[in-house]
Amino acid sequence: MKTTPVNAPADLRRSVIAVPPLCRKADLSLDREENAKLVQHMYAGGITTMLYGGNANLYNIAPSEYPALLTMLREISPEDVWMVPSVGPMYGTAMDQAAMLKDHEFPTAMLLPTLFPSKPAGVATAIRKFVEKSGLKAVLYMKDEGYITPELAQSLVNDGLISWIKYAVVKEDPAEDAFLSKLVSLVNPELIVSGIGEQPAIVHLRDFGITGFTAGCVCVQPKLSMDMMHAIHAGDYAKAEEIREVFKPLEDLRNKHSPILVLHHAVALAGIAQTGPALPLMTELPDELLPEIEKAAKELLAR
Ligand SMILES: N[C@@H](CC=O)C(=O)O
Repeated sequence: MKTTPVNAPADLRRSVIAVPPLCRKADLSLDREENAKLVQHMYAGGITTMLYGGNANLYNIAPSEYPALLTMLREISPEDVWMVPSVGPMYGTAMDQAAMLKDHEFPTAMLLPTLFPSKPAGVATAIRKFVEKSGLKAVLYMKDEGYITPELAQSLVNDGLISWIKYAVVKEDPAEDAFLSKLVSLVNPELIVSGIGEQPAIVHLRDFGITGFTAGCVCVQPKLSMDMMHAIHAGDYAKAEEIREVFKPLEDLRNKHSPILVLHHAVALAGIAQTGPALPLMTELPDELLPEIEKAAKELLAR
């Protein structure tokens, strides 16, 4: 596992940042074997950065289970893979996890976002205290405009507390995004990645000059997502656009039913790894939705 400090933008450009689900056994304990299978599937497709966050449902992980998660990620990681765990979203959870991260060698960790109960200035304070306690720079996850302001993000970056920013504010038209325009005017775009999967990635990277992208569907079809990233970086937007279309059917189902849960089922139904039951407060999707997810996942995997 990569243990060296984050070197942006090179580290953010070398791989699509995969955001995988987390496999659990029937008793909800961590399934090391199935998680290792999923990691190997992504790695075989060229992925070398894996961010365990929302799709892994780390919002709901017990702090008592967190050290076992960190150990497992370390142990199942290929030598050259960069594993990024998440903390929070609540302040107290993040502070307890900050102490646990000190026993490991992860170069950075992401604070999961929540709008309730939080205020932008409080989020900035939480990041400062997390960095102070863990000794790690943080990944700032900007998922909603109300979570933290571009000005506060700038102050955190200027104070050397942020390794990179995951920008994931959903807009009907990603090209019309005054909030992102403001952010890139205040913060070096080399530190910012698009955080909403393949669909807005071309626009975010081409029109706003940001650096890389995170994705969930990449866990099913890593090679094509990597091809898309390389096409964008090479300025071959026609090729990138063609590939983006291939991801759309599964992404549309995610948007329709639940991004986290459709991906959770898709990885299992495509036969990549058994993701097992969903950890509460999530729950599995109804059986009647599974055939269309299976079809879309298998078709994407077969591309
Ligand atoms: N939310 C996006 C990227 C991950 O954060 C996805 O799941 O595709």
